[in-house]
Amino acid sequence: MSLRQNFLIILVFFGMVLSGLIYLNSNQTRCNQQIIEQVFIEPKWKLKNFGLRSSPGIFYNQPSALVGRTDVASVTSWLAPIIWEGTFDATLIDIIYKQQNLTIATTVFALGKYTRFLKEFLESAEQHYFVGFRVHYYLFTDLPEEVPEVKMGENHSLTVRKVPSLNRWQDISMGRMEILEKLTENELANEADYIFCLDVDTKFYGRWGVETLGHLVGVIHPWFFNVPRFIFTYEHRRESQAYIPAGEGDYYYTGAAFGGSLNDVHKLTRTCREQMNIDAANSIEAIWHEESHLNKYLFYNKPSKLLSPEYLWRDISMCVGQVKIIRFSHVAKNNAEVRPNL
Ligand SMILES: CC(=O)N[C@H]1[C@@H](OP(=O)(O)OP(=O)(O)OC[C@H]2O[C@@H](n3ccc(=O)[nH]c3=O)[C@H](O)[C@@H]2O)O[C@H](CO)[C@H](O)[C@@H]1O
Ligand SMILES: [Mn+2]
Repeated sequence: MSLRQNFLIILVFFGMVLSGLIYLNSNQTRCNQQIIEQVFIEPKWKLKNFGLRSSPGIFYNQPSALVGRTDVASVTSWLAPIIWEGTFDATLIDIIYKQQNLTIATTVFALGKYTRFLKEFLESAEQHYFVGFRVHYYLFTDLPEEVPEVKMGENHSLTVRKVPSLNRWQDISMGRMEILEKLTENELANEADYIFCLDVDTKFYGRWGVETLGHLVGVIHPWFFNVPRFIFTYEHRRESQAYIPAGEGDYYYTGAAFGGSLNDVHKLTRTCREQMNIDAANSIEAIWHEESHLNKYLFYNKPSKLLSPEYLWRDISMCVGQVKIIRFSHVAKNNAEVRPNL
């Protein structure tokens, strides 16, 4: 082998070693970058997980593995609890959740003549809704001057936000999704742990407390808890994004009350808003507006907790055997008189 050949072989060898080192080094840099990214990404939503801690010296009835409600289902087929009177111990559950120092944001919209419902809604909420826990109501209205003075209980506060008036009640009802999407993404992300979004033409008559908290919470509609699913008023036109095929579906959920963690409610409201925008671009409006989109969402994203119709009844004057206590109910209203359009 000539000197020149030897030199070439040595050169090729060094070349290989050098490119190997460069490859390793670039790979290491990539790994480092990944690790750095992981370390610096901040969780966007408040995530508390204290478990369900109890305290010594609390006395309550023995929980039973055998005895419970037999006239209603208290768990879904995907193992989410369905909350009825008799399925929880209010004293125990309050003690457990007291330790978590929670804030529950609650939104309510009152535009146009619906401001007349505010007084009873807020006054009754102050008697029954998360009493003893931190609650921050966000009230959206086009008429802030008509918001009544209601004395807030300890750790309860109210923020009023002005929103533009709209001519169609359907747009007011559907428009809530976009406002909630923004609220849950921006300012509330680090302020509250859970959120509930409630209709205003309602009144509280009984306890609504921490038994309702969960990642994604749907309320079974008071007209449809005891009927086969072909009766559910889902959107059945394929052209709408809210479409659910005939013969499918779990429960029919009300649009008048839903909630969960900030993260989950943000995803829900964002999806419903996006789907409603697509429908609008295709000149179609789902049969029950955002309620149809909510039902589609909760069909494919199963709620982690369901509230029985005790948590949204039709009208206090009607009764049904399984509903042992009416906690929250729609009030009777004359739609033609209160809505801006038919
Ligand atoms: C029992 C139930 O499931 N109720 C739902 C149902 O009828 P509802 O008859 O309960 O609808 P609604 O008239 O109460 O409107 C929904 C909400 O929009 C707000 N609003 C509406 C009109 C107005 O002029 N000003 C105003 O502030 C207000 O917060 C009201 O509670 O269908 C609606 C959409 O189709 C919503 O899904 C409701 O939650
Ligand atoms: Mn309503």
